[in-house]
Amino acid sequence: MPFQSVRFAERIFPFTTTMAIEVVCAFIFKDDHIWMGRRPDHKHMGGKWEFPGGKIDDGEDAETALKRELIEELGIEISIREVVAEVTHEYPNKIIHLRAFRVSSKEDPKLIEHTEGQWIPINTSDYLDWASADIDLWQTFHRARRAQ
Ligand SMILES: Nc1nc2c([nH]c(=O)n2[C@@H]2O[C@H](COP(=O)(O)OP(=O)(O)OP(=O)(O)O)[C@@H](O)[C@H]2O)c(=O)[nH]1
Repeated sequence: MPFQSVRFAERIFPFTTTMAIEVVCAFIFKDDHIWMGRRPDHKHMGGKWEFPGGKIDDGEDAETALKRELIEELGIEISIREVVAEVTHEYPNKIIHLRAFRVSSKEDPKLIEHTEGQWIPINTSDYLDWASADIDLWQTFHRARRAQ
């Protein structure tokens, strides 16, 4: 099914479509730490910690979507490096395909949409209150690092 039709199906049948929603997020590193934000309460996974990013809009590519989301959410311009991990994760009402890019920025993230932000140690395994897809993503990222 073409990508645009997938997004159409998602709007018409939000709870029944089994197509994965394409989501991109950023791993922003600083001194062996990585930035995470707490999602607003009213959104899916409200109050959970996530990597900043969002859905790819119709007609966008992944990099354009990620740059747009980080300006909207953190008020920063980024340079995008490589994909560092990706997972397909099934929530009770949706399936997402979540792709993480290593990014860099000269600016510090600002709290525009997130209710809190923190730099977490890169080796953390303390997943309290993380969105569950992010736990998968983080473990996938670390498995790949160990295999290098
Ligand atoms: N941005 C982001 N979304 C994530 C992560 N982990 C995760 O499960 N998600 C889920 O991916 C979906 C898309 O994220 P989003 O709500 O931030 O996307 P968006 O800004 O485009 O949404 P909106 O246009 O509905 O406001 C949500 O269901 C969210 O719960 C993550 O680390 N970052």
